[in-house]
Amino acid sequence: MPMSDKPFIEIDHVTFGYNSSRTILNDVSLQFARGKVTSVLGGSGCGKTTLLRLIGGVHAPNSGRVIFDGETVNTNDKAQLFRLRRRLGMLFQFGALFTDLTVLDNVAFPLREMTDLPEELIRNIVLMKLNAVGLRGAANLRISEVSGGMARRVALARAIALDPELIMYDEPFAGLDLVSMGVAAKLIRTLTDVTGATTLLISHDVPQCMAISDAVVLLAPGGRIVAQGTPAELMASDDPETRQFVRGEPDGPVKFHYPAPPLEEDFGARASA
Ligand SMILES: Nc1ncnc2c1ncn2[C@@H]1O[C@H](COP(=O)(O)OP(=O)(O)OP(=O)(O)O)[C@@H](O)[C@H]1O
Repeated sequence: MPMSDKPFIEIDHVTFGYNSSRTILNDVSLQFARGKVTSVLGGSGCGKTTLLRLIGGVHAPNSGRVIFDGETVNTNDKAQLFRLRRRLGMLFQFGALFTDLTVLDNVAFPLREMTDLPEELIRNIVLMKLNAVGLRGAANLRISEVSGGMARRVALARAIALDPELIMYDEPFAGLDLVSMGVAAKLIRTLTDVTGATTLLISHDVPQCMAISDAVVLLAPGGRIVAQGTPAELMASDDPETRQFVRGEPDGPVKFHYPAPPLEEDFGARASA
């Protein structure tokens, strides 16, 4: 198949646990298409962030392979990791910005760290990135002076500072109000379309992900893949587990209540009362 049809990221029969007593991902195989937005949805603790760490080469799988644009990621090969990470932009949960620095200095940070570009050029690149997220006018504000939604957009500008081919977003909508959430979602879509970057999104926010993704993967504990497909395919699914997830139905195969003893036992009421 031509190079452009090959997935940008391939997770090939990956099994991983942080320690030998518990497997987090069990024989997971996934593909992330080049230039597309793919969302990975799933409840807390099912291994979404772990998946991003494996792609970034933070941890090595116990078995299986992570393939980054045709190259198998080898966490022992520092030169390869440096090269691959240079092609990767990451937006962490809650931004992880330097609150005492200005918006401009935050976005300039990866450019100053990773390149030898002259300061004047860095400034121009930063202003272009800030323009893309609508914040050129806020360049000289400190992070402590901007709103949560603006801070998230600064983090976005920083994630795209080095023109990454792969952008990974960890919970980009967490803690945002609905309007800021919509703005962030639309931006992620636009940035993907404009830059052609492969975009990977992990989130709990089903509606936002459905609205902007080309493909969606539903993960369950153990990294079990419940369903994958286009948002329309998932919305139309008649599989009960998928329906419960994408429609946010409170009860279905995944129960609302964590298993508990009967109410009367916990509250001391007798069945005859
Ligand atoms: N560094 C670590 N060492 C040991 N266990 C970890 C580590 N990081 C995560 N875990 C465990 O691995 C499991 C999966 O965590 P992970 O963060 O990948 O889940 P997640 O799907 O991203 O969850 P959330 O949506 O809550 O962020 C969890 O049970 C977590 O406690």
